[in-house]
Amino acid sequence: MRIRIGASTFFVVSNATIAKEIFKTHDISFSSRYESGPSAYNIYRGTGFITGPYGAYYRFMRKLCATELFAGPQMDRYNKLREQEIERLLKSLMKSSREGKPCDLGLELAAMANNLTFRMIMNKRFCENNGSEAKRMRDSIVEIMELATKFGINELFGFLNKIDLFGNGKNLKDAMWRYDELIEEIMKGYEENEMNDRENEDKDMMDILLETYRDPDAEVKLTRNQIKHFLLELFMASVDSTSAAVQWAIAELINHPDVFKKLRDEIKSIVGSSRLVKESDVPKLPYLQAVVKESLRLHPPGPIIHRQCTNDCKINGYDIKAKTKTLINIHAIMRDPEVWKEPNEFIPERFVVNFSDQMNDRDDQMEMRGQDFSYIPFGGGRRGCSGVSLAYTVMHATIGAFVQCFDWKVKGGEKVDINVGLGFAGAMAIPLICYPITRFDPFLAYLPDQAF
Ligand code: HEM
Repeated sequence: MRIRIGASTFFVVSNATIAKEIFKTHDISFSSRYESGPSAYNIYRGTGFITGPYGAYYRFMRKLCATELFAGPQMDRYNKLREQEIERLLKSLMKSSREGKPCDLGLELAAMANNLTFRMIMNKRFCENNGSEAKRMRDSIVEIMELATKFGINELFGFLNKIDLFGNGKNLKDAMWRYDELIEEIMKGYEENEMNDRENEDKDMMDILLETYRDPDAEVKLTRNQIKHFLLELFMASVDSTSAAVQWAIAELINHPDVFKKLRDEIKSIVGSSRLVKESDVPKLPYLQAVVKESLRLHPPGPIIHRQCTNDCKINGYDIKAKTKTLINIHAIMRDPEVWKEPNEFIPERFVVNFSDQMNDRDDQMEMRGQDFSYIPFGGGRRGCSGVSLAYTVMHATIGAFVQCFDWKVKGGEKVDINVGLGFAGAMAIPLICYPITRFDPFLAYLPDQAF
């Protein structure tokens, strides 16, 4: 399907067969993105990694992310950080529980995900100032994202896009300069303390970025703006998506008490009643994995993927010209009634291997979905999400702990309203405000009569 918005024409993909052509058959032709949204007011315009074209700079940074942040040894290295941040979050929720106060789950989860991203990149800085810079970073990025969503269609694509009539462009630029000031201060702190000269094991991502920036023989010469833009994009890609994904899962669990109970029983049978569920328990918790998968199917943060075709090609018999902007509607693909039985229902069982009532008489749904591109919450091809293993790890550990430790009561009602709001991350329209009621406190010495 083609749609026109303002002066731009978009090629819109809403089924798995065509998604496969984009992500597999023509992967290389669709491996670029275009700068979407109010890019005219982006002070780092043209230096994007996530929003950038598929070229030498992109490939260099993707490799750096893979080796320094997401590879198996790095994931292991950051295990302690993840445990600490989840424990910090649980303690905050237990405090709300003791005081009988409601909590804004989205804010709590975003703070956790933000700390995690900050610590994976700049852990030394986090430890030195007790997380206060991470908080400033979050505030700055929230401000930028809120301002970026204020633009109307006409300001982005229509006749107003050159004249900033409502001042949205100026406000966005000012907010970006405030981010620039903060990140520059952090980078200077690293440079002044020469932290980056320490032994290899102590290096964090910021050390490596600055080292590459200074190295005249580096494979790719990084600029300061590229580093700043890269970090901004990484925070934007990781924090709100993870927070939204966990919130949606908890919302569905609250609305489906039978699923909630089944999951809690599974955790109890595998983990017991004396300790908190851990990342290493997850392979033995198939129902937890199924709950996470099903929630991502129904509520993918980032429901529309943006790509740009770099050369003329033929897709499903249609000629697609080079530079065509392409939108892949993964929300529609993962609810396609041709593929999914009861597509709008929350049924984690569909992801449990050997589930007797297999959909569409196919015995190998789990495998097939990877092949036929009907299950793509993290996109696909060479530009699929780099943080997928981290995202799954954090989701499993957080949702497992939430179900193990708390009962949840929704403020002002029995059920959670599951409408989608505005914004980049497919977040909930109405913030998830709820009362956590502690059922199991892993920070107390074990008491045999604890309810869990
Ligand atoms: C549940 C959480 C998350 C979801 C659902 C999600 C989903 C996505 C999607 C749909 C894309 C676009 C993929 C495409 O174009 O095919 C993407 C890109 C990306 N995501 Fe995630 N993401 C999540 C968490 C994270 C985290 C935690 C990180 C990093 C810490 C991350 C880093 C990235 C990056 C760097 C890209 C751009 C990849 C590239 O252009 O090569 N994401 N993500």
